[in-house]
Amino acid sequence: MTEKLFDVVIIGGGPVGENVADRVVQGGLTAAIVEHELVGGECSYWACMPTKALLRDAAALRAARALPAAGRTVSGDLDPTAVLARRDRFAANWSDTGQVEWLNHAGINLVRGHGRITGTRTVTVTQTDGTSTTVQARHAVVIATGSSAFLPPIRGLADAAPWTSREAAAVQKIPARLAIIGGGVVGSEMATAFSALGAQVTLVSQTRLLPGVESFAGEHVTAALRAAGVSVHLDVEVTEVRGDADGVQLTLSDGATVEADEVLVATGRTPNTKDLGLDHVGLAPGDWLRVDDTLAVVDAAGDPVGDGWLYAAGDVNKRVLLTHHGKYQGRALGDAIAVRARGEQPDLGPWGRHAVTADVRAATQVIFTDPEVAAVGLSAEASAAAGKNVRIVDYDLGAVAGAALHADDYRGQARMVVDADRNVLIGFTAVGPDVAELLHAATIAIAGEVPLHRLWHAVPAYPTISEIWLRLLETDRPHWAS
Ligand SMILES: Cc1cc2nc3c(=O)[nH]c(=O)nc-3n(C[C@H](O)[C@H](O)[C@H](O)COP(=O)(O)OP(=O)(O)OC[C@H]3O[C@@H](n4cnc5c(N)ncnc54)[C@H](O)[C@@H]3O)c2cc1C
Ligand SMILES: NC(=O)c1ccc[n+]([C@@H]2O[C@H](COP(=O)([O-])OP(=O)(O)OC[C@H]3O[C@@H](n4cnc5c(N)ncnc54)[C@H](O)[C@@H]3O)[C@@H](O)[C@H]2O)c1
Repeated sequence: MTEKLFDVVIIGGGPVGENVADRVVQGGLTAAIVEHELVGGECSYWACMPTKALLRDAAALRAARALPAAGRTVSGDLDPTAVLARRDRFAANWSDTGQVEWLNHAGINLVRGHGRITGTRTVTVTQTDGTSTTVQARHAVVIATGSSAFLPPIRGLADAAPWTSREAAAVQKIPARLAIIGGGVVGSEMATAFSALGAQVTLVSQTRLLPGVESFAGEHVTAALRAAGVSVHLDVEVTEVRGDADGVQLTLSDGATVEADEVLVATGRTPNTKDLGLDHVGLAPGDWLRVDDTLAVVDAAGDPVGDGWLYAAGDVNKRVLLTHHGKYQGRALGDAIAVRARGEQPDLGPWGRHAVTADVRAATQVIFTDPEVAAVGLSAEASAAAGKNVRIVDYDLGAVAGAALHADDYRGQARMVVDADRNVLIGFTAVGPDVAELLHAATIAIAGEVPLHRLWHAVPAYPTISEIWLRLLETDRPHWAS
């Protein structure tokens, strides 16, 4: 068995592991990434990039069709072959050559194989030929192994060869009929994409659509999916799935049945911790990893494992299951590990240089459905659950001149959630065509804790959709203008 020694060992070479490694190397340490599949992880090959490539052509087509003259110049349907070919490029044809070159360039070592913790600061990596390498860390081991699709225990489902998000993202032939179980982010985005690519889509959700964001956002997306011909069943469970050579049949709790060629399961994620050697550090295999504010892995009592040498970042710690937040954790953690290795203390106070405050106070997400949803910070529901004293300010996006100009019959809504005690923004959600780029203004206002009376001086250009800020602030002005 070969033995290797590095300052930091990272298990998992997804976007988060790459960022941790990059920052510790920039901090003057040596780092090794252990990866058993493709360097770049889920996001690059089966999640963010390929799914957004599946959605993008349809979004451009809708934008053109929302204008009378431009709409007349586009005719016919999307060519799925061309869409899939562009998707292939964005998935780098499922080759990690480019990402491995980046690791080399960044001075990061790669150890291919499956990593398991086998002792204090020790990871054993097993290669496909059965040989193994022991990789020892001087300072820290970081778990960045991500998550996989969760398959709910629905009768018959596992035997019906269901698709997960991986099969949907890497699809080679658009099925004539697609059934989707789950009305969260994956279910809603894939219903948008496959419907636009010509499939007859049926979506079954046990809740309202997009339960993680403001309810008005899910209502706009539900209406648009139905208008596009998607059959949307809300507040209904799938009780049984049967598969045979002709396709699949779903039985629903309201007695209805759904026939399809393929069934996509989009019911959340499960952590990649089953075969990670967690028993060597007294943790249960298969569980999400609990971390403290420094991203150190903690046990059931909340105490760091060992003397605090084990960290977890990205999906696997369940803080925010999004690439950009995992990468943010990776940057903060990588810098903190380098600072500690120099014998200094990291800056971990709220909004400190090594803290991940935005995970809790300013988590951002764009959902690339038709229409788009952009959200940051707390929703009205979440702020009520947290016992905050808030004001909820709503405005019809379609009534903003820039939006009306952007597309005929523009429909959308925006909401700001204001901390009524401090008169600062703590949440923002918008739904409507092309709202994604509105989000960063809200994110800056929340992270900067900009008082509303000062935000009022950020004058949005006329006639842009950003004038929603003028409208929201003017609506709320009686509460803070003296
Ligand atoms: C369909 C879909 C679409 C998405 N779209 C978006 C989006 O648009 N924007 C967004 O921000 N987020 C999106 N996400 C979420 C995003 O994909 C994840 O948040 C992100 O991939 C998490 O990164 P990670 O590095 O923590 O984990 P991963 O990307 O899962 O990477 C973990 C890596 O660890 C490796 N690994 C696991 N166990 C071991 C082991 N024992 N030994 C060695 N290697 C191991 C895996 O092979 C993998 O390469 C989407 C998710 C899905 C499912
Ligand atoms: N644009 C983006 O940022 C983007 C896109 C896709 C995925 N993601 C991330 O990937 C992760 C996974 O997405 P997801 O959509 O799988 O999870 P999710 O948590 O967004 O939604 C899962 C849905 O499945 C439902 N569900 C759970 N068990 C069920 C059952 N037995 N039967 C029917 N429905 C059931 C839940 O009620 C929920 O609505 C999310 O955290 C998401 O943020 C992000």
